[in-house]
Amino acid sequence: MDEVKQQILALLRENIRNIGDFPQPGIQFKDITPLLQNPDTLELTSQVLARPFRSHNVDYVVGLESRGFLFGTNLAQDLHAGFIPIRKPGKLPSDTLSATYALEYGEDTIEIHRDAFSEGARILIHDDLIATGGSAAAATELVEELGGKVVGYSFIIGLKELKGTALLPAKVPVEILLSL
Ligand SMILES: O=P(O)(O)OC[C@H]1O[C@H](OP(=O)(O)OP(=O)(O)O)[C@H](O)[C@@H]1O
Ligand SMILES: Nc1ncnc2[nH]cnc12
Repeated sequence: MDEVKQQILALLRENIRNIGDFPQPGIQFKDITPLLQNPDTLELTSQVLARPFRSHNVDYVVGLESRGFLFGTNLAQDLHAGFIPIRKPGKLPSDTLSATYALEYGEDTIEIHRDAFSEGARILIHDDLIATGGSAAAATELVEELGGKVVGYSFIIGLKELKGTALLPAKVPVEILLSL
């Protein structure tokens, strides 16, 4: 890795804090609010996220509610792609497709608009963090069921111990800025 990238990653790492026992005992919560608060890391993060996907002809960035929205639209703008939200149940106003999956803490359902993109669209799935990989795998299911092609995954943080990338298709590139 080049020196500039190492310095950027060190800066990002310094602006992510660990909160113990949130939202429940035993969970070490990775809080990215300082990353958003600092104008330098706010600007840098989306640039560094976009870099590996500049030549992937991404049509849409699909961002997962809610923290996947924070950098997702900047990332889409940087790649000159559209942005599509995947939301928690009952939030999207038009006809939706749903998937239910297990979380590091609890269970969740996510939804996407059925008319969000046309068949064959090239999709980059983005979230702030990959833990068990359940959310990203469920997002993949939704995109593929609607005829989209997942061309990459983009996360700011990956929780190494949980090996979430094992749930993602082996041949699709996964970019994780910081493995914690
Ligand atoms: O890899 P996984 O085990 O699926 O976990 C990762 C997901 O969990 C968190 O979201 P959360 O459901 O806490 O919602 P939030 O973004 O609205 O806080 C995080 O932002 C990811 O979306
Ligand atoms: N440990 C963690 N910190 C922040 N977000 C999470 N989502 C799932 N696990 C998480």
